[in-house]
Amino acid sequence: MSDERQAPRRITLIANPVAGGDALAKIHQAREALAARGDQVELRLTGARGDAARFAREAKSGDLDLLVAAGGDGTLNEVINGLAPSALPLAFIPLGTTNVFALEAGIPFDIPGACRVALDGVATPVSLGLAGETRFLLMAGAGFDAEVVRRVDLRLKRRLGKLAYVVSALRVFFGPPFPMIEVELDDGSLLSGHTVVIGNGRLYGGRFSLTPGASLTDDVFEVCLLQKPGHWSLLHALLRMVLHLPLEPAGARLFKARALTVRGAGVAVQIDGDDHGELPMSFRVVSGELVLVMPAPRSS
Ligand SMILES: Nc1ncnc2c1ncn2[C@@H]1O[C@H](COP(=O)(O)OP(=O)(O)OP(=O)(O)O)[C@@H](O)[C@H]1O
Repeated sequence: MSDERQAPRRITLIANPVAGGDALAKIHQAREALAARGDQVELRLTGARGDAARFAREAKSGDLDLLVAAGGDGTLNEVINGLAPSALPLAFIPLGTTNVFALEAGIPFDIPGACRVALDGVATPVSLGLAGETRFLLMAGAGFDAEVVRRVDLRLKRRLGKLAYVVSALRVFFGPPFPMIEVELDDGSLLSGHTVVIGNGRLYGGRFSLTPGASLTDDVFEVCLLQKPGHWSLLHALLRMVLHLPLEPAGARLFKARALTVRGAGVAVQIDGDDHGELPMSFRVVSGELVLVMPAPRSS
């Protein structure tokens, strides 16, 4: 946001000191960078799951000009769930393991760069997804990908970062076959498959994209449903994803939807890369509930 006023802005920085392994030094660097122009910065460090959402709820009822979340996509998701619906602009400093939102939005991975975007970026209304009653920004998934998230060893994640997901993916891949799930669209039509990714944003698991037609600024999901059962089809789809090729030849169906219900007993659900229980669950897009600070478009 461009700062045309003389008065110092009131900023709260909610930060996860264990994001990406150890982020404390970077958090203090961010606090200094955010305060460098004389703005008032209050730092709130999370101590456990749930703190970020609580701090965001408290910040919302205060008299702030800007809220900044620093951590991984999990911390961002918590802050959004504490904050929305709100018109208070939310900026983000990526310190996590994968940082899909920062990749999607083009937020720099260095602290000075991310803080510049937080202070000078463009306040942009975005849409959110609802998974049951919980909001998500990037994506929700059920089936193979959510089972990988559910089974990831968190201690291994602290040590190995993204590689912990590869270890989990191999375990799930060589485990029992995945049950089929049923997707009901809002016109009542039914589709079946074994894994579904509901994209509010374009990117997935890094720079990969299962929902290339999704955008954070429109009010519709793009949905990728892997329909063809069997390990070879799944391997085919994963290879095409890694090679940035369209997934339809591997038995995927892509479509747009504003609301859908997914059923499948015991099948895992993830939102924004974190475990979120099991099916059945309803998903829908909501708009007008969140304003994110994005990098200013480059003038050509
Ligand atoms: N002090 C803390 N100790 C342990 N866990 C925490 C702490 N603060 C936050 N958490 C929880 O850790 C989880 C993951 O954090 P976060 O998303 O910031 O980083 P990450 O897991 O390294 O990155 P990513 O989400 O990109 O995988 C969040 O769900 C959050 O609730």
